[in-house]
Amino acid sequence: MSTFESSPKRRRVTRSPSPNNYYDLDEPYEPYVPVAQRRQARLAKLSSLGAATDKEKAQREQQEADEREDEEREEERRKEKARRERTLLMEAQEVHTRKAAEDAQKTDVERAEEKDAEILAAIAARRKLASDLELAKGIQYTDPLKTSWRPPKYIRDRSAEENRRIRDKYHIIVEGDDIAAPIEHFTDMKIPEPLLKFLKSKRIFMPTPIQLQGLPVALSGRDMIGIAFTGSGKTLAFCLPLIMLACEEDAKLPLIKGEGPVGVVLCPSRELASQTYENILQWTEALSREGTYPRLNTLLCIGGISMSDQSHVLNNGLHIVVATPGRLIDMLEKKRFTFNNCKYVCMDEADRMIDLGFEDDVRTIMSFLRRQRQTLLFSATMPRKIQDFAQQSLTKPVLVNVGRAGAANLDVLQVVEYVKQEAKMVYLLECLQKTAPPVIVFSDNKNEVDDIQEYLLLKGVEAVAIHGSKSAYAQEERQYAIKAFKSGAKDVMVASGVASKGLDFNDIQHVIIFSMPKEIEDYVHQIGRTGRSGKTGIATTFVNMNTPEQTLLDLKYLLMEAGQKVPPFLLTIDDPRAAQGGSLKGCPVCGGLGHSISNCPKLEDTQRRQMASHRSNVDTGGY
Ligand SMILES: Nc1ncnc2c1ncn2[C@@H]1O[C@H](COP(=O)(O)OP(=O)(O)OP(=O)(O)O)[C@@H](O)[C@H]1O
Repeated sequence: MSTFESSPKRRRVTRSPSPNNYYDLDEPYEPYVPVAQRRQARLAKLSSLGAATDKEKAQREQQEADEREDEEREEERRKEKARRERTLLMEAQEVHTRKAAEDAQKTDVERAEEKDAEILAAIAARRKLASDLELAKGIQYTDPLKTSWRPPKYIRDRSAEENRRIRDKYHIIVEGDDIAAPIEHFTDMKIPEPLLKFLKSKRIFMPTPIQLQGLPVALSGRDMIGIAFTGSGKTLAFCLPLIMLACEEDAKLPLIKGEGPVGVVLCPSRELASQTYENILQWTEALSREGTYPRLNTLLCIGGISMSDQSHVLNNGLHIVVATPGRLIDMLEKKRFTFNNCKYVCMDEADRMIDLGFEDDVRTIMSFLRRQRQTLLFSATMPRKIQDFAQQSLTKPVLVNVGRAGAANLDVLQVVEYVKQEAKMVYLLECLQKTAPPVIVFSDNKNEVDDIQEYLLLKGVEAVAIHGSKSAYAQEERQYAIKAFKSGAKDVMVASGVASKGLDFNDIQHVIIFSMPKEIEDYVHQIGRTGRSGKTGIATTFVNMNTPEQTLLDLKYLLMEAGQKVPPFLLTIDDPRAAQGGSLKGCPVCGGLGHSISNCPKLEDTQRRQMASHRSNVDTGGY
């Protein structure tokens, strides 16, 4: 039997204790309470219960009232939100309708200008060129570097008006504050005597316009953007100040192994770097020849050559480095030398360096710099957009501009001929008869370069070819071709534009542009291989149905600007912007005069390259 069965019986006993059962000792004792007392207690309990119920009721009512109020407030909020949303929607609709109405009223020109402004704004948002450390720490140099160089007193005493007259005489345009006075004679520039003698031996007697203004600016330590036409002596304008700076540093405290360089010259191609290196070697050798000035060490740092061949340079103090970006980064990463004391950074063909292709490399190179430096950017072509971008990255820069940036050299006679595609090769032979050698033939297509050379060789013409192929074999071939052509052993050099930019060959008589480059800047550089250092030359360009109309328009305006004969078929090409009554100012991206920024072939090219590099980065997991 379970205990559950017995318990009710026991509880019953407890609840109604019977007088007969009070002997049950299991039950707790419960004292007797008289009935009157019990009634009173019940009454008291009942009255207290009543009071509690009233309180609860009041509380409940209060709670209900609160809830009602909350609901009302929430409802009000919902209504207000709906009202606001309706207003915003209406406003947006109104704006949209207004804009559509305005757009409908806008002319094509206004719409095109707006589009151009949007593209320019996007370009202007580029991060400035500075080292990562400087960008991260927000370091900004406000004052130019100080140098000990001073012009003679009579030049320092010249009035601003006199300086302006000299600049006008040489068509020099300057922008910036406290610009050094132009100096018309090398002897007044405090150039070391052995260098002056050497310049004379090279028949360099008087500074060219870019030199007479650029050299004083650079020697006084200022950041600079130097723009002057092809063949106008820019190389000397940026190399001489570096040589003089290195010389001064070494005289103060000679550099020993592991120290230096004092400065670097960056070039966009190996050939151009080699040429600049050769120039610097000649000048530094001339400088130390008489024993009065120190021997300066220069390193050529380009792809495709063995660096161990120059170990003797690295085993001494290093003064100057001439480099292409890729190999330079490689050497800096391997710590073969550092930029801890680099004070002078110059970029030749600077628009190419900080624009297409090299921008990231230049940023990487900048990140190795540890101190304030003097930065110089030089080119024959420097579209406004690149000038603006460059200005932001320099410290109180001075702009020295001889002629319009991107204008053709006036010493080149430009002839443009309509030649059908299939007739080009035969006509080329005819064209070669126009002048005596040496002649350069340009084509932007690598295969075409080879085809032309082969054809010329078949016809008995002594021709060599260079193009931008990166293999070591191609590099050797290029060096051989350049040497053979420079020495006069070969009469004709067939070249792709990339491989020949900035190259200074002696007395080129004639440049033949077999296929017109899409970008007018390339054309300006290509025809600029002739008509150098004051001599005259001819450039013949073949165009036909395959030449884009916009390129032809750029060409037409360039010929007009240079006062050259414009062939009738070019004259018939109308500028769509003129028909719409739009502005005819040059494209700020490439400097072309025949199109606006939204039709710029260079911009298209940049975007295509960026997309391709993005794709290849993604494909190779390069991010
Ligand atoms: N003051 C001068 N007088 C005469 N010739 C000079 C002078 N300065 C430089 N030259 C010569 O002019 C030629 C062209 O110079 P350089 O190669 O520096 O031109 P550039 O302006 O850099 O041309 P590009 O834009 O095509 O690179 C060189 O052979 C150089 O020796």
